[in-house]
Amino acid sequence: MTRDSAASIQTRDLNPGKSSTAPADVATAVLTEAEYELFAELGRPRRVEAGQLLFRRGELGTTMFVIARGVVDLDFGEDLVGKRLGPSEFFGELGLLIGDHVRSADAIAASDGLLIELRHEEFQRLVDRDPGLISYFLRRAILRVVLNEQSLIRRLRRRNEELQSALDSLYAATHQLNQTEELIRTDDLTDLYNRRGLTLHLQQYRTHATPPALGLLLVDCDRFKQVNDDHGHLVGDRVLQGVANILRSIAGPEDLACRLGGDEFCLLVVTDQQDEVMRFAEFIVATAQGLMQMSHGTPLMCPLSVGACLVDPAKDWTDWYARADAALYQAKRLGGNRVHWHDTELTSA
Ligand SMILES: Nc1nc2c(ncn2[C@@H]2O[C@H](COP(=O)(O)OP(=O)(O)OP(=O)(O)O)[C@@H](O)[C@H]2O)c(=O)[nH]1
Repeated sequence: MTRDSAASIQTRDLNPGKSSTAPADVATAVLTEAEYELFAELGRPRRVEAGQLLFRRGELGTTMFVIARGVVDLDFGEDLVGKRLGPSEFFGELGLLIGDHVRSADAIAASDGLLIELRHEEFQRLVDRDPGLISYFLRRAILRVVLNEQSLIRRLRRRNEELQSALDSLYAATHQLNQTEELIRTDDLTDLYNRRGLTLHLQQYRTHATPPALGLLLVDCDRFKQVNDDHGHLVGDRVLQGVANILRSIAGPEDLACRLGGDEFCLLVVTDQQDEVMRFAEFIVATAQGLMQMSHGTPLMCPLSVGACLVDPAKDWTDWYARADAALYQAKRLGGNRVHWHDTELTSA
């Protein structure tokens, strides 16, 4: 044994209030007098300096330490609560009992001090020297490991519950956000896309490497003001909802039906065929006519005018709208209740 002999480690800082015969508290790492004396006698003294690393989490350990003087910090990592141990307390006991045990914490000297180091190979000597004492120490050490495990499991379970509830809040917030986004791009009265929805749809359209060819139908109610004036706003609202239903019923999954505002609607259809666009347009006008014939007294519908065209994917909405609006203007000028095709070639538009 070195200068730090058994005699010098007997001069440890005693734990106040601890009787030499009292059994140790299983929940703490404080040794009884008898245990301390046995470990001091068979272990090797080791001086440590403040800040010195004794072992790292994850390393294999084969030693147990008892603190004779000073303090040692155990850091279990992440957000687990660390421990500060003082005189007569032990740590790293599984290294002594099992040998090659993976350390669950970093152990760092928090002050200059003196430790007693006991290696796995010395375990048998300890047992031979005082089997009763070591058996009691073993029971305590195992109980302490179990208590630590249980407290860890409780903490992890609590953490898990917190994470689960954070996840639930996140799902709820995402759901709310989706609903809000839906509301922002939807027209209240008709549930069709509104202008904001159209803008978002066009932004999405522009992200395609090769945007598909589109037909545009601009749909406007004829003399709609008269419906409001003669039958009131609620009836007018029902008529606008009727127009929306016609557009919704013919729009495919890639198409977009939108209320631009007031009594003006549009339908964007994915096609490069004039015939197909015209079929959509004529169906809209004819369906409105059919609904008007079914109205008795209170109108279900009013006549509709449609301006139709194919659009140039390379140009913007303003250009597309101008073409369809010019056609719509002609439809209105000819008395409404009809479709007019924008007959200028796309290339010369
Ligand atoms: N009921 C109802 N009326 C609306 C709504 N939004 C706009 N309007 C009315 O729609 C009418 C549109 O009038 P105009 O733009 O003159 O259209 P119009 O009467 O159809 O005339 P033409 O298009 O030339 O045939 C206005 O009287 C608006 O007050 C709405 O949400 N509900």
